[in-house]
Amino acid sequence: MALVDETSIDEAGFRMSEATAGDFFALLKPRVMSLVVFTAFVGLVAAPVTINPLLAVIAILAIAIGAGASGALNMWYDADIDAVMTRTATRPVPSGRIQPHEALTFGLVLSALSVMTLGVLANWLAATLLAFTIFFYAVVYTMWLKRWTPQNIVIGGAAGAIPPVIGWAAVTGSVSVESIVLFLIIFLWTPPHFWALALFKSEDYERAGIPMMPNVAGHASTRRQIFAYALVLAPVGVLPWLLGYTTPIYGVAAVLLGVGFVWYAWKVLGMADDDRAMKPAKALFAYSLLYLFAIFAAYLADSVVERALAIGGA
Ligand code: HEM
Ligand SMILES: CC(C)=CCC/C(C)=C/CC/C(C)=C/COP(=O)(O)OP(=O)(O)O
Repeated sequence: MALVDETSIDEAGFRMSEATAGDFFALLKPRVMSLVVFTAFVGLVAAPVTINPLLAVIAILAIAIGAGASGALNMWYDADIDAVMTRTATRPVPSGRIQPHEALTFGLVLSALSVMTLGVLANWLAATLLAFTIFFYAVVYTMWLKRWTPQNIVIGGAAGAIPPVIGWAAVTGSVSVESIVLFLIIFLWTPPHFWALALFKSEDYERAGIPMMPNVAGHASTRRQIFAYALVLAPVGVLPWLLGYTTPIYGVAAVLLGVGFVWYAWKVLGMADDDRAMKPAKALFAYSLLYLFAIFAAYLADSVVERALAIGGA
């Protein structure tokens, strides 16, 4: 068998890579997906039902596999643009460690496995939502919106916002206003989260020819839009308390986190046009990750405490 770089040709003429397990793990975008799975977990635990622990573990595992599968499909399709961006050039497919057909097969098999597992062991509403989310990210966002419109992540962000709704549906078999409020928080959080990064990576996107907001509307307009989203996100983050879903403890945490978000976005708004270091944009990107983790952690803690008090008082 003749070796071609790090690959070999099998009988069917396909190039097979000599990728490591770590390369396949990287296809799942594990760091990003960890937060996706955490938000799904919070949706699942916050649902007002008695949860079978085994079902909960299986549901979270299925959502994690589905989320990872969508990451693999994204990396399969985006290999051409990932290859020309400094942030993504060393990913397994553009660097040649994994062949495109392997990434595609891996993504499709894991997608089917995750949806079937959730459908058979939890319910088909949750499974349909998971299938829709994978489709929305891998097809609607990746194959269509991303290369077409600067509103790509505003619309595509809906996919990243659905996981708490899936978690909730997995244990209740339904969608509720409460889970839709969690969806809204992530939906409004996504544009400032991503545009902060797109500001200091705009040369990458320029080179790849991707119409991200800073490249199309300019940095000043993107900074204003980031600030506008922050102003809407902060009060929406407090909504679960205002609607009576949580105790004031979550409410106070959400207010403080929201004020922080507006503060960091304000700093971005004030950035000079010739600011090359873009420290405020980098700080907002880092804070956005802390914000989403912390607000969902507060929601989780709140619902666990409320549940414990209800049991204690019963
Ligand atoms: C369309 C929506 C989104 C876009 C376009 C986007 C884009 C990005 C990009 C380009 C990065 C840098 C990744 C890298 O280091 O290579 C990133 C990082 C990250 N994103 Fe997002 N994101 C989106 C939604 C989300 C959602 C919904 C979550 C979780 C709920 C999330 C969580 C994260 C995390 C945890 C990181 C940091 C990863 C690390 O440590 O490197 N993102 N995002
Ligand atoms: C349950 C389930 C299926 C969840 C999927 C959640 C989801 C849609 C997450 C999106 C997160 C993300 C990394 C977007 C990156 O955009 P990009 O692909 O443009 O970023 P890149 O340049 O880093 O590839």
